Amino acid sequence: MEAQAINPHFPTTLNSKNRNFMAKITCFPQSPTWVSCKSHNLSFVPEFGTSLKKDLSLRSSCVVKAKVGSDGGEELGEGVSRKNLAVFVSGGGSNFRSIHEAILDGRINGDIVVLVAKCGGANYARNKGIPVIVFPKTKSGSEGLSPHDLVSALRKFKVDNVLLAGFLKLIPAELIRAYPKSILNIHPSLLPSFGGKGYYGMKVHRAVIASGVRYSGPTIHFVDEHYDTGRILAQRVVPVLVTDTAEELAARVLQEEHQVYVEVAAALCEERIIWREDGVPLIRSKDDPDKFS
Ligand SMILES: Nc1nc2c(c(=O)[nH]1)N[C@@H](CN(C=O)c1ccc(C(=O)N[C@@H](CCC(=O)O)C(=O)O)cc1)CN2
Ligand SMILES: NCC(=O)N[C@@H]1O[C@H](COP(=O)([O-])[O-])[C@@H](O)[C@H]1O
Repeated sequence: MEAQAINPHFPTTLNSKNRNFMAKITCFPQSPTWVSCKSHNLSFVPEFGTSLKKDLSLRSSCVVKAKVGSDGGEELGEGVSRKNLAVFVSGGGSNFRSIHEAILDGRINGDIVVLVAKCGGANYARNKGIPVIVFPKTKSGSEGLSPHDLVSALRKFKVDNVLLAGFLKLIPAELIRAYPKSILNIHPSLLPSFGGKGYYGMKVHRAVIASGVRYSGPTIHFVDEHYDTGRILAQRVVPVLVTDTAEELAARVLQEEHQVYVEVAAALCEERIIWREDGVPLIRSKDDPDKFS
């Protein structure tokens, strides 16, 4: 049975941001069905919004998600705005590039509005027209922003979330206060093991191999004032082979990093991250709103 549309609200104009619209309908079928709308060249996937309260009761109404036109517009939840992201890098920036590529092909509902780099490099960003700012100040002091100026700059770019991707300096408390529960970092080991000051890059993988552990993998966590002690949001596991060099392990972990950071960035930009009552952050499944990981 097709869902019945009630008081659908179609925006009269679709601007570059508002490539989606929401129409509240009362879905009769208990399982989502496809609803099409030829007049607006739309295809619907009615979903039941769920509350996260104990009883996980379904709201009486459901929200129709629609992809408008053929420009690959994102499917958004009710009232989810497109997110402005700042990415912080120090090194090669492969995680930055994989996130940007996922944005370009429509898998992340956000935009990288500024790249923050430890040094001026960042040629990829410049080639893609992404503004680059240097933080922290360089030793000579000739380049780079102070923490206060960095926060001001991120506000000017209307940044919603910060993603650290191989950034090797301590994020100042000033920035953490300005962006509570909004800064993520990716670390190349299964935290809390092999994390903290001194644990970065190949040093991490060398320590992992020397320890004899049989598994490693990336961790994505929220950033607090200390290195690698923030709330863990996501992890992926890879085997540590007895013959592994640090470089071979690093390459295996990095491959997983590129996938998991894109998945987490997508969840972040679709507002599918929720906080359990004990303070543990969870990611709500895109396909089943009653499933979390
Ligand atoms: N406030 C926070 N800042 C940062 C965090 C964090 O969790 N909280 N994560 C790091 C990234 N990181 C691990 O994931 C990390 C990076 C660097 C170091 C480290 O020991 N750095 C050296 C300096 C290295 C250099 O300048 O080349 C040091 O501080 O002595 C540890 C962990 C990003 N920032
Ligand atoms: N403790 C921080 C740390 O070691 N981060 C690690 O630096 C590499 C950066 O790669 P990339 O610049 O190619 O994304 C990644 O492996 C990341 O996990």
